[in-house]
Amino acid sequence: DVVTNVREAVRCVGELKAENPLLQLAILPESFNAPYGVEHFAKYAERVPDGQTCRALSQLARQLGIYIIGGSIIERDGNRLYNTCTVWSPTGQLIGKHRKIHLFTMSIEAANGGGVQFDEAAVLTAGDDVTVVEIGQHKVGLGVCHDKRFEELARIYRSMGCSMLVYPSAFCICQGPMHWELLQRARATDNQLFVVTCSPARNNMSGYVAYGHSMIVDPWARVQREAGEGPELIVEQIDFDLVDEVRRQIPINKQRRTDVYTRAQKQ
Ligand SMILES: NC(=O)CC(=O)C(=O)O
Repeated sequence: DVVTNVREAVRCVGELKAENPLLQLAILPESFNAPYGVEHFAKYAERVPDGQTCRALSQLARQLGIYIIGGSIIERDGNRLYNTCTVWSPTGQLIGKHRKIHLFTMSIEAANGGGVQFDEAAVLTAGDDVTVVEIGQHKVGLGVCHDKRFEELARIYRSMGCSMLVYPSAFCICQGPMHWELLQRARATDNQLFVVTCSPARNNMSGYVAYGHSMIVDPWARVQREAGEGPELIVEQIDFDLVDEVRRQIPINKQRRTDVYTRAQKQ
C-alpha cells in the first residue's frame, strides 16, 4: 500500500529529525514505497518527479530542511521502467536521480531445493549514467543495491572526488549473510570512503525477503553502525576528516601501477 508506506517513511524521518535536530541527511531503502518483485513493478511505477512518492519526499525535505536520498522507486518514463533513486535538497528540489545501472538478475540455488530467482532485466531498463550529488560540502556517489557489487563504479566515484557512497538496497536473505557486509567493507577499503546502505526490514511473509542490516561503514572499513533485521532507524555523525586521514596514511591511490595493469590488459 503505497500511501501507507510513504506515510510511514515520512513519519520515521520526521521522528528522526525531531530527536536529532542536527540531522542533515536521511536515507531510505530500495523500493521503499511498494513490494519489491518483478511482477509488481509495472503496477506501482510512478513518474519522476511528479508522482505521489516524489511529491511527498520533496515536501518532507523542504519541511524538515534536510537532504533526503529517497531509497528507490520504480520510475515510469514513456514505455520504460527504471529502478530509480531520487535525491532532494533542503528546499525540496530534485538534485539527483540515479537509475540502477546493474539490474539484478540472479538464480540462486539452495540446498533444500528452494532458492531465489529474480530477473529485473525482464521488465526494467538499466540506467546509463553515474550520479554524484553534493550533500553540503561533500560529494556523494549513488548506486542502487546490485550496483554495490561492481567495484568499477565505486572506483569512478572516488576519482570524481566522492567521500561517501550510498546504496539504497534490498539484498535477499540468501545473499545477505555472505555478501552484504563484505561488499560494503570492500568498497570502503578499496576507495577509502564512507559506504552507507539502507535496507527494508525483514518480512518473512513477503514474496521477496530482504536481509535488513542497514549499515554505515567508515573509510577504515569499520562498521560504525548496523541495524538488525526489524524496522529500525539508525543515526550517525559522519566525520569526513577520516577520509583524508586514511588516504594520507595508506596512499593506495598514488601507489597504483596503472602501467602494469594497462600492459597486462593488452596481453
Ligand atoms: N536487490 C538487488 O539489486 C540485489 C541483490 O539482492 C544482490 O545483488 O544480491
